[in-house]
Amino acid sequence: MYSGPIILIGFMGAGKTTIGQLLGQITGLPVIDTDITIEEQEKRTINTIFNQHGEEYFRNVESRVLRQVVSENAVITTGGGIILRAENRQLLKETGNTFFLECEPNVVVERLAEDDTRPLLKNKSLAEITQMYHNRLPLYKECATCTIDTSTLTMEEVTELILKRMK
Ligand SMILES: Nc1ncnc2c1ncn2[C@@H]1O[C@H](COP(=O)(O)OP(=O)(O)O)[C@@H](O)[C@H]1O
Ligand SMILES: O=C(O)C1=C[C@@H](OP(=O)(O)O)[C@@H](O)[C@H](O)C1
Ligand SMILES: [Mg+2]
Repeated sequence: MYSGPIILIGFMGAGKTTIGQLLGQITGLPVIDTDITIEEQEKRTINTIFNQHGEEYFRNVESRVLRQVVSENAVITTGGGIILRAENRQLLKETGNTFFLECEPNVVVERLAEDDTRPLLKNKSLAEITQMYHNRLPLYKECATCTIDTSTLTMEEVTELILKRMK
C-alpha cells in the first residue's frame, strides 16, 4: 500500500506531469497537477493567464492551489516555478516525500522543442534557459527529500526509482 502525498518538483520538461500519471496508475493514488488545477479554477490556459494577468497573478493562484492540495493523500505534480516563493518551499519541506526530478537544460530544450504551452520558455535561448535553471537549482534542492536525474532515463525508469526511494 502506498500513501501520499508524493510530490514532484523540478524544472519545466523534467517530466513531472507525465511521471505523476504513471505513479498514479501504479500506486492507485489520485493525481493532482497544480497547473491543471489552476487552469480548471481559472477556466483559462496557463498561457492566457500569463498574457492577461502576468506572472505575479499566476504565482498567487499557484500558492493558493498548493495550500489547498498539499496534504492530500495523492500524487501531487507541481509547476516548475513552485519553489520560487518561500511560503511554498515551507509547505514542500513539511511533507516527507518531495522528489526533485532533475534534467539538464539542453535535454529540457529538446523535450519541449514542439511545445508552446510554457510562457517562460517562449523566445528564450539555451543560455537564458540555462541561467534560469541554475538560479532555481538551490531552491529545488532545498525542498527535496530525494533527487533523481532524469536526463538519460526513460519515464518508466524514473517512476521505478521514485517508488524504490519512497519513505
Ligand atoms: N524521461 C523522459 N524521457 C523522455 N521524454 C520525457 C521524459 N520525461 C518527460 N518527457 C517528455 O517531456 C515532455 C514534458 O514532460 P512533462 O511531464 O510535461 O514535464 P513537466 O511537467 O516537468 O514540465 C513531454 O513530452 C514528455 O513526454
Ligand atoms: O517553471 C515555471 O515557472 C513554470 C512551469 C510550468 O509547469 P511545468 O514545470 O509543468 O512545465 C507552469 O507552471 C508555468 O508555465 C510556469
Ligand atoms: Mg507539468
